[in-house]
Amino acid sequence: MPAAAPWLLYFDDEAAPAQRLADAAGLTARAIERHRFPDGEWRIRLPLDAAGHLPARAVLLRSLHTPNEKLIELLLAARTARSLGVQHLTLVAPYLAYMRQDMAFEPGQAVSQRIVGAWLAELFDAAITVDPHLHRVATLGEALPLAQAVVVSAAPALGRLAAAQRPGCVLVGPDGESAQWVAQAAAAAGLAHAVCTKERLGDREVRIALPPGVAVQGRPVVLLDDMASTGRTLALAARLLRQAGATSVDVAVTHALMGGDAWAQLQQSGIGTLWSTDCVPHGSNAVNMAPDLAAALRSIGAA
Ligand SMILES: O=P(O)(O)OC[C@H]1O[C@H](OP(=O)(O)OP(=O)(O)O)[C@H](O)[C@@H]1O
Repeated sequence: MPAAAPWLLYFDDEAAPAQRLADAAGLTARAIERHRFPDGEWRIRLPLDAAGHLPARAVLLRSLHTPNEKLIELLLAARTARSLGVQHLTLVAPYLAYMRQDMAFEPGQAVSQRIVGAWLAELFDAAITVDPHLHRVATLGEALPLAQAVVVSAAPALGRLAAAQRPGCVLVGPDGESAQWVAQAAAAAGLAHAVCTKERLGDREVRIALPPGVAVQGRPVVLLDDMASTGRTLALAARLLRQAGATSVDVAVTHALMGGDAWAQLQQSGIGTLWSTDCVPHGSNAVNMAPDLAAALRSIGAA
């Protein structure tokens, strides 16, 4: 009997991105139902085939912005999938949470990246994510110790978007870590690029310096980064670029986390348009990552 085709499992609040990925990867999308008990706990229910099982291979889609409850959902879903016959389980987490705390900055702090990464590695056989924030860690496999830990980058697509929307723009990254994404985006789109330096002083406070001699006078600039969270990094960078003579400053990010007053911060700093990928659902979504995620699934034999 031929092996059943893999399923794409998704939680019932993510039907639209799941269908996009299923279509791109040629998978059958099946929803995991969630029920919220009065005390706040979740009950989840996995879909089953006619014989009451799941296929031997499955993909579980969950973007891990606002992660705390989702990590519990993943635990319940992954363990249950195993008990129902899944032997190979791939996590597709377009946004991978808890990667920014990659060291103990003060004695006693949890190194969340390693702890959450190790926990996910116990639940899944393979994982795919987009532009994870690893900073002091060289590879995703160090943070998420799986034989198959695949990074997809949105940078080329964001670069092409910037070139189409703001022809002749300069791509600028706000800090050292963004250099990798800015370089990829600039190469893909044939744009000039530059990278600032940044010092983080607190959750909502950063210090940024433009690169010496940056040539933005009289030119449009597109700031490019992995994420906008409070928006403070991009807002400060935008102010400095306008002071340096940029004719316009727009923003392209992989992950539009956009918490609290982030949009107001961006607007007050003179930023025109925010473009983002659909890794995190947001009104700024302009890039569909499903084709790239599907290619990554195929590259590891998960689709
Ligand atoms: O919108 P915001 O609240 O400013 O956050 C977004 C910024 O934070 C992250 O870098 P971070 O400063 O955490 O880099 P680090 O790894 O050097 O701490 C990220 O790469 C953005 O640049």
